[in-house]
Amino acid sequence: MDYLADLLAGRLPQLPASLAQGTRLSLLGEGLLAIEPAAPAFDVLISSGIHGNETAPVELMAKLLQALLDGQLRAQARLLFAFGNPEAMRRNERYLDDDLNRLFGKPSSVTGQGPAACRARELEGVCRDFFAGSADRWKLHYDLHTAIRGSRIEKFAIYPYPHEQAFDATEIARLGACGIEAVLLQSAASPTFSYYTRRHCGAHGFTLELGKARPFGQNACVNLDRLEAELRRLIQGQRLDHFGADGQPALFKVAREVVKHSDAFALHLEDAVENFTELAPGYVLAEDGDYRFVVEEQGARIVFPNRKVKNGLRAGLLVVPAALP
Ligand SMILES: O=C(O)CCC(=O)N[C@@H](CCC(=O)O)C(=O)O
Ligand SMILES: [Zn+2]
Repeated sequence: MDYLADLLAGRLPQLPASLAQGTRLSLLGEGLLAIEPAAPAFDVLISSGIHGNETAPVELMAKLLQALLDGQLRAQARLLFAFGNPEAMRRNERYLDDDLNRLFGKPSSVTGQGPAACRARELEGVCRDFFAGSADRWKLHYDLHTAIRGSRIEKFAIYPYPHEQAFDATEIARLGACGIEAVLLQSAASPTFSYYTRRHCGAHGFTLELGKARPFGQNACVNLDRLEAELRRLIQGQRLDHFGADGQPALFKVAREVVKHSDAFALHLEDAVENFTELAPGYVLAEDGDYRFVVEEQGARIVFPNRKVKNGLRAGLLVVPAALP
Protein backbone atom coordinates (compact mmCIF):
# COMPACT_ATOMS: atom_id res chain seq x y z
CA MET A 1 0.00 0.00 0.00
CA ASP A 2 1.31 3.45 -0.99
CA TYR A 3 -0.66 6.00 1.01
CA LEU A 4 0.19 9.04 -1.15
CA ALA A 5 -0.45 7.20 -4.42
CA ASP A 6 -3.87 6.14 -3.10
CA LEU A 7 -4.66 9.66 -1.96
CA LEU A 8 -3.68 11.21 -5.29
CA ALA A 9 -5.68 8.58 -7.17
CA GLY A 10 -8.73 9.23 -4.95
CA ARG A 11 -8.65 5.63 -3.65
CA LEU A 12 -9.62 4.79 -0.08
CA PRO A 13 -6.44 3.42 1.55
CA GLN A 14 -6.61 -0.12 2.91
CA LEU A 15 -5.29 0.47 6.41
CA PRO A 16 -5.05 -1.84 9.41
CA ALA A 17 -6.90 -0.66 12.55
CA SER A 18 -3.67 -0.80 14.54
CA LEU A 19 0.10 -0.94 14.20
CA ALA A 20 2.60 -2.79 16.41
CA GLN A 21 2.27 -2.51 20.21
CA GLY A 22 -1.39 -1.55 20.07
CA THR A 23 -0.81 1.80 18.34
CA ARG A 24 -4.20 2.86 16.98
CA LEU A 25 -4.62 4.07 13.42
CA SER A 26 -7.68 6.16 12.49
CA LEU A 27 -8.65 7.63 9.14
CA LEU A 28 -10.45 10.83 10.15
CA GLY A 29 -11.24 12.13 6.68
CA GLU A 30 -9.63 12.39 3.27
CA GLY A 31 -5.88 12.84 3.84
CA LEU A 32 -6.32 12.89 7.63
CA LEU A 33 -4.73 10.11 9.61
CA ALA A 34 -4.18 9.83 13.37
CA ILE A 35 -1.59 7.46 14.86
CA GLU A 36 -1.98 6.98 18.59
CA PRO A 37 0.39 4.91 20.71
CA ALA A 38 -0.81 3.72 24.13
CA ALA A 39 1.43 6.06 26.18
CA PRO A 40 2.42 9.01 23.99
CA ALA A 41 5.18 11.39 25.06
CA PHE A 42 3.45 14.40 23.41
CA ASP A 43 1.25 15.29 20.44
CA VAL A 44 2.37 16.41 17.00
CA LEU A 45 0.38 17.57 13.98
CA ILE A 46 2.28 17.60 10.69
CA SER A 47 0.44 19.14 7.74
CA SER A 48 1.28 19.84 4.11
CA GLY A 49 -0.55 20.33 0.84
CA ILE A 50 -2.67 23.18 2.22
CA HIS A 51 -1.52 24.65 -1.09
CA GLY A 52 -1.78 21.86 -3.65
CA ASN A 53 1.27 22.76 -5.75
CA GLU A 54 3.70 22.81 -2.79
CA THR A 55 4.87 19.26 -3.16
CA ALA A 56 8.27 18.92 -1.44
CA PRO A 57 6.67 18.88 2.02
CA VAL A 58 3.96 16.49 0.82
CA GLU A 59 6.66 14.08 -0.35
CA LEU A 60 8.51 14.35 2.97
CA MET A 61 5.35 13.85 5.01
CA ALA A 62 4.28 10.88 2.88
CA LYS A 63 7.73 9.31 3.35
CA LEU A 64 7.46 9.56 7.15
CA LEU A 65 3.88 8.29 7.18
CA GLN A 66 4.75 5.38 4.93
CA ALA A 67 7.67 4.42 7.20
CA LEU A 68 5.20 4.31 10.12
CA LEU A 69 2.67 2.26 8.17
CA ASP A 70 5.37 -0.15 6.99
CA GLY A 71 6.68 -0.61 10.55
CA GLN A 72 10.11 0.94 9.84
CA LEU A 73 9.40 3.81 12.22
CA ARG A 74 7.68 3.37 15.60
CA ALA A 75 5.47 6.19 16.93
CA GLN A 76 6.01 7.16 20.57
CA ALA A 77 4.21 10.47 20.09
CA ARG A 78 0.53 10.88 19.27
CA LEU A 79 0.45 11.98 15.64
CA LEU A 80 -1.94 13.60 13.22
CA PHE A 81 -0.92 13.71 9.56
CA ALA A 82 -3.01 16.17 7.54
CA PHE A 83 -2.73 16.48 3.76
CA GLY A 84 -4.56 19.78 3.49
CA ASN A 85 -6.08 20.00 0.02
CA PRO A 86 -6.00 16.65 -1.84
CA GLU A 87 -7.98 17.89 -4.86
CA ALA A 88 -5.62 20.85 -5.36
CA MET A 89 -2.68 18.42 -4.95
CA ARG A 90 -4.09 16.24 -7.74
CA ARG A 91 -4.32 19.28 -10.03
CA ASN A 92 -0.99 20.79 -8.96
CA GLU A 93 -2.76 24.07 -8.15
CA ARG A 94 -2.13 26.38 -5.20
CA TYR A 95 -5.89 26.47 -4.61
CA LEU A 96 -9.14 25.83 -6.45
CA ASP A 97 -12.06 28.05 -5.39
CA ASP A 98 -10.32 29.88 -2.52
CA ASP A 99 -6.98 30.02 -0.73
CA LEU A 100 -7.44 27.53 2.13
CA ASN A 101 -4.82 29.29 4.24
CA ARG A 102 -6.94 32.44 4.38
CA LEU A 103 -10.06 30.73 5.72
CA PHE A 104 -9.12 29.46 9.18
CA GLY A 105 -10.91 30.80 12.23
CA LYS A 106 -13.47 32.67 10.16
CA PRO A 107 -17.24 32.10 10.31
CA SER A 108 -19.12 30.67 7.33
CA SER A 109 -20.90 34.02 7.01
CA VAL A 110 -17.52 35.42 5.91
CA THR A 111 -15.99 32.45 4.06
CA GLY A 112 -19.13 31.13 2.36
CA GLN A 113 -19.59 27.37 2.04
CA GLY A 114 -17.53 26.51 -1.00
CA PRO A 115 -15.20 23.47 -1.08
CA ALA A 116 -12.23 25.33 0.45
CA ALA A 117 -14.31 26.79 3.28
CA CYS A 118 -15.79 23.34 4.01
CA ARG A 119 -12.30 21.82 4.09
CA ALA A 120 -11.10 24.57 6.46
CA ARG A 121 -14.03 23.77 8.82
CA GLU A 122 -13.21 20.04 8.57
CA LEU A 123 -9.52 20.62 9.34
CA GLU A 124 -10.40 22.90 12.26
CA GLY A 125 -12.73 20.27 13.73
CA VAL A 126 -10.30 17.38 13.34
CA CYS A 127 -7.45 19.41 14.85
CA ARG A 128 -9.55 20.69 17.75
CA ASP A 129 -10.65 17.11 18.56
CA PHE A 130 -7.11 15.79 18.17
CA PHE A 131 -5.56 18.35 20.49
CA ALA A 132 -8.50 18.15 22.92
CA GLY A 133 -7.34 14.57 23.46
CA SER A 134 -3.81 15.64 24.45
CA ALA A 135 -4.61 16.54 28.05
CA ASP A 136 -1.68 18.59 29.38
CA ARG A 137 0.89 17.18 27.00
CA TRP A 138 3.11 19.40 24.88
CA LYS A 139 1.53 20.08 21.47
CA LEU A 140 3.35 20.93 18.26
CA HIS A 141 2.09 21.78 14.77
CA TYR A 142 4.38 22.24 11.78
CA ASP A 143 2.43 23.34 8.69
CA LEU A 144 4.80 22.69 5.80
CA HIS A 145 4.78 24.91 2.70
CA THR A 146 6.98 26.06 -0.16
CA ALA A 147 7.07 29.57 -1.61
CA ILE A 148 5.97 30.86 -5.01
CA ARG A 149 9.18 32.87 -5.54
CA GLY A 150 12.81 32.05 -5.07
CA SER A 151 14.23 33.24 -1.77
CA ARG A 152 17.51 34.73 -0.52
CA ILE A 153 16.83 32.68 2.62
CA GLU A 154 15.73 29.28 1.40
CA LYS A 155 14.12 27.80 4.50
CA PHE A 156 12.26 30.01 6.93
CA ALA A 157 9.32 29.88 9.31
CA ILE A 158 6.45 32.15 10.24
CA TYR A 159 5.78 32.40 13.97
CA PRO A 160 2.07 33.30 14.28
CA TYR A 161 1.22 36.19 16.58
CA PRO A 162 1.17 34.72 20.11
CA HIS A 163 -1.02 37.47 21.67
CA GLU A 164 -0.36 37.60 25.43
CA GLN A 165 2.28 34.86 25.29
CA ALA A 166 5.95 35.53 24.64
CA PHE A 167 7.71 34.26 21.52
CA ASP A 168 9.28 30.99 22.68
CA ALA A 169 13.08 30.89 22.32
CA THR A 170 13.21 27.10 22.68
CA GLU A 171 10.78 26.60 19.81
CA ILE A 172 12.76 29.03 17.66
CA ALA A 173 15.91 27.04 18.44
CA ARG A 174 14.07 23.81 17.56
CA LEU A 175 13.25 25.33 14.17
CA GLY A 176 16.96 26.05 13.79
CA ALA A 177 17.67 22.37 14.49
CA CYS A 178 15.24 21.60 11.62
CA GLY A 179 17.45 23.62 9.25
CA ILE A 180 15.25 26.73 9.36
CA GLU A 181 17.48 29.76 8.72
CA ALA A 182 15.11 32.60 9.63
CA VAL A 183 11.92 33.09 11.63
CA LEU A 184 9.39 35.86 10.94
CA LEU A 185 7.63 37.02 14.10
CA GLN A 186 4.06 37.97 13.23
CA SER A 187 2.63 41.14 14.76
CA ALA A 188 -1.07 40.44 14.22
CA ALA A 189 -3.63 37.64 13.94
CA SER A 190 -3.83 35.79 10.61
CA PRO A 191 -6.36 33.47 8.94
CA THR A 192 -3.78 30.68 8.60
CA PHE A 193 -3.73 27.06 9.76
CA SER A 194 -0.76 27.52 12.10
CA TYR A 195 -2.30 30.61 13.71
CA TYR A 196 -5.50 28.60 14.21
CA THR A 197 -3.86 25.67 16.02
CA ARG A 198 -1.80 28.07 18.16
CA ARG A 199 -4.79 30.22 19.11
CA HIS A 200 -7.54 27.61 19.36
CA CYS A 201 -5.81 24.29 20.11
CA GLY A 202 -2.99 25.32 22.46
CA ALA A 203 -0.33 24.02 20.06
CA HIS A 204 3.03 25.52 19.20
CA GLY A 205 1.90 26.19 15.63
CA PHE A 206 4.34 27.30 12.93
CA THR A 207 4.32 27.67 9.14
CA LEU A 208 7.53 26.35 7.59
CA GLU A 209 8.64 27.50 4.12
CA LEU A 210 10.86 24.89 2.51
CA GLY A 211 12.18 26.24 -0.78
CA LYS A 212 10.32 26.96 -3.99
CA ALA A 213 7.11 25.27 -5.16
CA ARG A 214 7.79 22.60 -7.77
CA PRO A 215 5.72 19.67 -9.13
CA PHE A 216 5.91 16.18 -7.61
CA GLY A 217 9.20 14.43 -8.35
CA GLN A 218 11.15 17.67 -8.94
CA ASN A 219 12.22 18.47 -5.40
CA ALA A 220 15.70 16.98 -5.22
CA CYS A 221 17.24 20.49 -5.15
CA VAL A 222 15.90 21.28 -1.69
CA ASN A 223 17.66 19.59 1.19
CA LEU A 224 15.21 18.72 3.97
CA ASP A 225 17.49 16.25 5.75
CA ARG A 226 17.67 18.19 9.02
CA LEU A 227 13.91 18.65 9.14
CA GLU A 228 13.38 14.97 8.40
CA ALA A 229 15.82 13.94 11.13
CA GLU A 230 14.12 16.19 13.70
CA LEU A 231 10.64 14.97 12.69
CA ARG A 232 11.80 11.36 13.01
CA ARG A 233 13.07 12.14 16.52
CA LEU A 234 9.78 13.79 17.46
CA ILE A 235 7.72 10.93 16.01
CA GLN A 236 9.76 8.58 18.19
CA GLY A 237 8.91 10.67 21.25
CA GLN A 238 12.34 12.28 21.60
CA ARG A 239 12.19 16.00 22.26
CA LEU A 240 15.30 18.09 22.70
CA ASP A 241 14.98 21.16 24.86
CA HIS A 242 18.53 22.49 24.71
CA PHE A 243 20.14 23.60 21.49
CA GLY A 244 23.60 24.95 20.79
CA ALA A 245 24.23 28.54 19.74
CA ASP A 246 25.10 27.34 16.21
CA GLY A 247 22.31 27.30 13.68
CA GLN A 248 20.07 29.76 15.52
CA PRO A 249 17.69 31.28 12.97
CA ALA A 250 17.91 34.97 12.10
CA LEU A 251 14.88 36.85 13.41
CA PHE A 252 12.68 39.29 11.54
CA LYS A 253 9.43 40.88 12.59
CA VAL A 254 6.58 41.78 10.30
CA ALA A 255 6.59 45.57 10.17
CA ARG A 256 3.61 45.92 7.83
CA GLU A 257 1.42 43.87 5.54
CA VAL A 258 0.79 45.03 1.99
CA VAL A 259 -2.92 44.51 1.29
CA LYS A 260 -4.50 44.44 -2.15
CA HIS A 261 -7.70 46.46 -1.80
CA SER A 262 -8.95 46.65 -5.38
CA ASP A 263 -8.41 45.65 -9.01
CA ALA A 264 -6.39 48.86 -9.39
CA PHE A 265 -3.64 47.36 -7.20
CA ALA A 266 -0.18 47.61 -8.80
CA LEU A 267 2.86 45.95 -7.23
CA HIS A 268 6.12 47.56 -8.33
CA LEU A 269 8.33 44.47 -8.23
CA GLU A 270 9.52 42.23 -11.05
CA ASP A 271 8.49 38.59 -10.80
CA ALA A 272 12.16 37.66 -10.49
CA VAL A 273 12.59 39.60 -7.23
CA GLU A 274 13.21 37.02 -4.51
CA ASN A 275 11.83 36.82 -1.00
CA PHE A 276 14.00 38.76 1.52
CA THR A 277 15.20 41.25 -1.10
CA GLU A 278 16.01 44.51 0.69
CA LEU A 279 14.01 47.61 -0.29
CA ALA A 280 15.32 51.12 0.38
CA PRO A 281 13.32 53.70 2.34
CA GLY A 282 11.31 55.81 -0.08
CA TYR A 283 10.69 52.93 -2.49
CA VAL A 284 7.07 52.92 -3.75
CA LEU A 285 6.24 49.26 -3.38
CA ALA A 286 2.58 49.33 -4.37
CA GLU A 287 -0.22 51.61 -5.45
CA ASP A 288 -3.94 51.02 -5.23
CA GLY A 289 -6.02 53.92 -6.55
CA ASP A 290 -5.02 56.93 -4.45
CA TYR A 291 -3.19 54.77 -1.91
CA ARG A 292 0.62 54.46 -2.10
CA PHE A 293 2.58 51.92 -0.04
CA VAL A 294 5.98 53.52 0.51
CA VAL A 295 8.85 51.79 2.32
CA GLU A 296 9.82 53.78 5.43
CA GLU A 297 11.68 51.20 7.48
CA GLN A 298 15.49 50.83 7.49
CA GLY A 299 16.62 47.33 6.49
CA ALA A 300 13.17 46.37 5.19
CA ARG A 301 12.84 43.20 3.13
CA ILE A 302 9.91 41.95 1.10
CA VAL A 303 8.46 38.47 1.64
CA PHE A 304 5.63 36.77 -0.33
CA PRO A 305 4.99 39.60 -2.81
CA ASN A 306 2.01 38.48 -4.89
CA ARG A 307 -0.09 40.76 -7.08
CA LYS A 308 -2.49 37.92 -7.96
CA VAL A 309 -4.20 37.54 -4.58
CA LYS A 310 -7.91 38.28 -4.26
CA ASN A 311 -8.93 41.79 -3.18
CA GLY A 312 -8.79 42.26 0.58
CA LEU A 313 -5.93 39.79 1.04
CA ARG A 314 -2.26 40.10 1.88
CA ALA A 315 -0.11 40.83 -1.15
CA GLY A 316 3.21 40.85 0.70
CA LEU A 317 4.93 41.20 4.04
CA LEU A 318 7.45 43.90 4.80
CA VAL A 319 9.84 42.53 7.44
CA VAL A 320 12.69 44.10 9.41
CA PRO A 321 15.48 42.54 11.48
CA ALA A 322 14.37 41.84 15.05
CA ALA A 323 15.47 40.43 18.40
CA LEU A 324 13.35 38.63 20.94
CA PRO A 325 11.70 41.12 23.33
O1 LIG B 1 5.20 32.39 -1.73
C1 LIG B 1 4.15 32.88 -1.37
O2 LIG B 1 3.77 34.01 -1.76
C2 LIG B 1 3.24 32.14 -0.41
C3 LIG B 1 3.81 30.88 0.17
C4 LIG B 1 2.84 30.39 1.23
O3 LIG B 1 1.93 29.68 0.91
N1 LIG B 1 3.00 30.91 2.44
C5 LIG B 1 1.99 30.80 3.46
C6 LIG B 1 2.42 31.50 4.70
C7 LIG B 1 1.42 31.33 5.81
C8 LIG B 1 1.71 32.19 7.04
O4 LIG B 1 1.79 33.42 6.90
O5 LIG B 1 1.83 31.63 8.13
C9 LIG B 1 0.70 31.42 2.93
O6 LIG B 1 0.80 32.43 2.22
O7 LIG B 1 -0.36 30.89 3.23
ZN1 LIG C 1 1.76 27.55 0.91
